[in-house]
Amino acid sequence: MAIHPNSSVVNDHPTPESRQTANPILHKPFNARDSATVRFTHKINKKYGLALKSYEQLLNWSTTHIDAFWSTVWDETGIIGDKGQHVVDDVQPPLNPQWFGHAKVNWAENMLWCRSPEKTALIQATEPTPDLPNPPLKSVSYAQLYDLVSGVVSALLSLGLKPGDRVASYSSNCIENVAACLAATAMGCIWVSAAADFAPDGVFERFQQIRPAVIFAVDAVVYNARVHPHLPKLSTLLKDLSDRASINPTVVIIHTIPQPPVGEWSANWTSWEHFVQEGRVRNLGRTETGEIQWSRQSFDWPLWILFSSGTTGRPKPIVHRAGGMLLQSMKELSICADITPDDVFFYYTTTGWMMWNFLISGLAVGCTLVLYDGSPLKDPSHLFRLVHELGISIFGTSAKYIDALSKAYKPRDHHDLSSLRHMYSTGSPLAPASFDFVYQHIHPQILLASITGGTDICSLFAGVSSALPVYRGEIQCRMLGMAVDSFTPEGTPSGNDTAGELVCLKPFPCMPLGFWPLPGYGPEEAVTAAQARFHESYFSQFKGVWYHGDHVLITASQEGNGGGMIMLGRSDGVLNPGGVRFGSAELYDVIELCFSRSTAASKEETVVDYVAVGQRLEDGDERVILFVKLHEGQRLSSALERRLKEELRSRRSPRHVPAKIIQVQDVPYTLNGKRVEVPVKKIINGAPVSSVNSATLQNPECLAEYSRLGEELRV
Ligand SMILES: CC(=O)CC(=O)O
Repeated sequence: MAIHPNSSVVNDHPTPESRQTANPILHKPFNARDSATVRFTHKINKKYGLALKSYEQLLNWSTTHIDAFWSTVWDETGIIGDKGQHVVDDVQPPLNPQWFGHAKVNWAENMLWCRSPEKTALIQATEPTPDLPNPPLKSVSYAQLYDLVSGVVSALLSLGLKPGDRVASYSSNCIENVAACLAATAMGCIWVSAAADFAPDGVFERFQQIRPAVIFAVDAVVYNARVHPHLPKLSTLLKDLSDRASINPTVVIIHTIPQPPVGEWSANWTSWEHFVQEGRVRNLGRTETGEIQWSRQSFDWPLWILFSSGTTGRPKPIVHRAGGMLLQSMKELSICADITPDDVFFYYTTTGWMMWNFLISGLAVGCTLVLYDGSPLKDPSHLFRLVHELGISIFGTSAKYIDALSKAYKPRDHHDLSSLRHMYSTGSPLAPASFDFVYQHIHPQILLASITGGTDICSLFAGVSSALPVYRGEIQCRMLGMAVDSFTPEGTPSGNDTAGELVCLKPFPCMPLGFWPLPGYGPEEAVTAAQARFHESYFSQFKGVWYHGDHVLITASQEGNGGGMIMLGRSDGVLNPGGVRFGSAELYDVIELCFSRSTAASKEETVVDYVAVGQRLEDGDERVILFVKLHEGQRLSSALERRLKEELRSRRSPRHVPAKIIQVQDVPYTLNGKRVEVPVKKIINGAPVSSVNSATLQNPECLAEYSRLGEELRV
């Protein structure tokens, strides 16, 4: 299999002149002058007596006048709440300033401003199965969603929940899950979600850290045309939470299939219907006029916790602020992407990926959202039938999906896709050939935006603008208000058309509050450790700027876009196959549990040491290679390889199964005993052994073997 050029070769990227041929324009805005961005620019010009003319000028102004910019975003997008006078103090990262220090706001209130019984808020679609070849669509209007949320708020209040308590979900992408999130956040609780396809061990690692008071879970999920019971996984999780962490949450079960499996139901669980009904009867959390009693809190109030797994330790519990999420999504969706209440917005995502949060923030625009549970590709025509049937205008997905689709199906030959306006892709870099496929075989005129940001900011650093053209293979622009640049390893700007590290030079309102536990939510040592880990993750690489861990190239400005962006992969040891990001630690834990010297069944089944890295592929995706060291004289048998894969699949997920498992003589370590992944990754992707600083390693001689294996893997 051919390999994507490694990052040292990427410096040979086309010059701005040659890029005119290499990266032609594939889409131009129909009426840029009427775009939300241009209307916003006029407002800024008028308010501040400026004459900004291009996106580039607006971007520069927005990142040098962050207080004026974000204050105007609040006003122009009609945020509901009290804004107050303060916006942000003039400090640099790593100081994480307070934003809108006098504001009072509630995220869910802003999601449910539309109360219309005529306007559809959510449509839930499911993958067909042989038993249900035409699964019925479920939908709720904004009025019905409001009513549902109000019932859940009352039920949660009757359990005694209060602001700051955690409410978790281990669910599929359904209407009830959105309502539960809105209800929890309406009353100031903190939302935490794990996708139903996560194995219980992984969910335990997450929920153990945040100690939820309530868990919403589905009874089954549909994937690959099959119904998979979910209650056994839930039972394992609950047992672990109770036995190992003394956590005994209230459990609410959402029925997703007509006949729930018998025999697994615990008497302690409540059904969703009963829970909501009880809530309605109690009628708590309503004002005298029948309004939901929104818990308006500070702008920096914790909204939800997202997990990102790194190379070491447990998954990082990233806490996002309510006001920051709100303001950022309003800017992204209403101003930059120009999504309006007339749009029908779909994103293919599980509930454990930040794109779910991105999608449901679309409620604040008042448009219709489409939720989907199932495989997107088992029947590749299914999602495009939905596009036609539901009039989907904004279609979000991953680069991996577009690549796989291009090998299987040509949607335009079979469907009327005239409703489509935008298509978004994320998770991994969108290969130039995928741009061609979308324009040739999906729609010739849509805005195709490759977007990037991630769990750490639960939003975008670079992505979409309806006012700008799309260049083949490039992200359109850096997002307004985000002072994104690329740095050399020495911490200086790398300049245009040269690869570097993605950094953000100025504070932004969706910068996370920190890692859990926040001060006041846990013992002092745990809070201090979380703060140190947060600092280490984002601010230790370069002084005074946010380091994101993505290797990127910012192109020279064209047509006033201020420079597009090309993603070159992760800079650290985080694995990202098919756009699903996880830490190598998630693989290592399973190896330790089942194959270590103390846990393996026999010497033949023992993995003495290991290291997992991502290898870049030609299409911009990456595959995971797991290197294992065995006892002297042992050979990696197919039986051991199969067992490793089985354990990783069942204890983690199918996505955690490495593409290759290869035996090595040794695994490199730093002088202070840390297993090193980044040098192995570099070498596997083609960098010479001499590019690694061998003085920092205990056993640099072992790298030669990785170099040889890398050559073989790249053939
Ligand atoms: C927007 C993103 O960057 C999504 C992701 O890849 O996690």
